[in-house]
Amino acid sequence: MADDKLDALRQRIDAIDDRILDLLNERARVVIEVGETKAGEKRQFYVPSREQAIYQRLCDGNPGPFPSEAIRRVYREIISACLSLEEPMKVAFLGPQATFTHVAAMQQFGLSARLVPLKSISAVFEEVARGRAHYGVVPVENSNEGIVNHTLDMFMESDLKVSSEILLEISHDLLNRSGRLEDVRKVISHPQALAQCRKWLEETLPDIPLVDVGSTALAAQMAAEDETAAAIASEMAASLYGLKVAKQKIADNPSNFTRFLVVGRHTPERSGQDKTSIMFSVKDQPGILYRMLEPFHKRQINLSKIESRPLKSKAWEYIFFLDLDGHIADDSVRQAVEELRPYCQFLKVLGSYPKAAR
Ligand SMILES: C=C(O[C@@H]1C=C(C(=O)O)C=C[C@H]1O)C(=O)O
Repeated sequence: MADDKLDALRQRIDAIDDRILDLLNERARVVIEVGETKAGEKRQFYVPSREQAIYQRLCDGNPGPFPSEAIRRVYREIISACLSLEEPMKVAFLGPQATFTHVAAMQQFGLSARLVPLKSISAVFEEVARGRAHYGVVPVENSNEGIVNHTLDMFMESDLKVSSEILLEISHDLLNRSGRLEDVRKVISHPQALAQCRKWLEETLPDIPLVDVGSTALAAQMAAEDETAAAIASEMAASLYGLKVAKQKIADNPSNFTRFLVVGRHTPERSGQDKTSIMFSVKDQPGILYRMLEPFHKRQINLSKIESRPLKSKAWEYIFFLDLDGHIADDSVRQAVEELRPYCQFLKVLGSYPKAAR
C-alpha cells in the first residue's frame, strides 16, 4: 500500500519536473531574444542589477516551503546557463583554482561561466582590459585584515570599471587526507589564513610547525601529497584536491567576510540599490578633508568607506578611495562629485554597481 502511495507521489513529481523543464526552455528562448535585442542596440548582455532584482523579487514573494536561501543558488545557475546560450561568459579571477576568489566568482557567475585562474591581480586587470575576458574578480578587503592594497593600486593605472561587488563569508577549514586531527604534523596555509586561526592552532595543535605558502589552494595541493600535512583552505579546495575536513571553521573570529570586486569595461545600469566608488587626490590646503566630504554631507549621501593610499609618484601625498550610496546617474551623486572636482588634482569614478546583499 505504502509503495502505491510512493509511486503516485513520484508520478506527481515527474509531472511537475516536466513542467519546470518546459518553463526553463521557454525562459531560455526569451533570454535569447533579449540577447538579440541588446545586440541590435549594442547594450551589455550581462546586467548584474537585473539579476539582483530577480533574486530579490523572488525571495521577497516566496510563500515557502521552498527555502528562500536556496532560491538564489538555483536562480544563479538558471541565469548562468541562460547567459551561456547567448554568449559564453569568460571570467578571469585571482587563482589558483579553489581560492576564496574562485568561490566568490562561482557565487556570482554560476557554473556555466568559463572561469580562468590567473597568477596576479594585475594579470586579471590586463586580461579584461585587453578584451580576453569579459570580467575579472579580485579581492578588495577583508573584515579582519583590511584592504587589499594591490587591488586599489591597480585602479590608479587602469581604466576598468567596477561592475559589481561580491560579499563572501570566509570559512577557514582544516583539511587533510584522513580527516583526523591526530594525523596532523604540520599546518600549511597562506600567512593571512594562519594569522586568522592563530589562537585555535595554539590551543588545539601546540608545537606543530606552521608553513607559509602563496595561497590557500597551494596549501591544499601540498596537503594532498603529504599525509602528515594539513592545509587551512576553503571547503571547495577539499573537494578539488580529494581532502577531508578535519575541522570546520577554525578562524578565531567567526565573523569573517571578504569583499570582492568584479571589474569590467562598462558601468552597469542603475538598479535603485547602488553604490559608487570614486578615487581622487586633493590639493594640499587647510580644511581640505572637511571640504572634500561636505558635498556628500550636504546632500545626505551616505559614505560607506574611505581609504587613503600614498601616491607613489610624490612622497606624502595621498589618494583617497570613497564608496558612497547611489548611482553616478543620480542627480545628487553626480552633483556632489562635480562639486568635489575643483578641490582635486585628479578624480576618477571607478564605477556604480548594485550593492551586494548583506
Ligand atoms: C535576460 C537578460 O540578460 C541577462 C540574463 C538575465 C536572466 O537570465 O534573467 C538577467 C540579466 C542579464 O544578465 C536581461 O537583461 O533581462
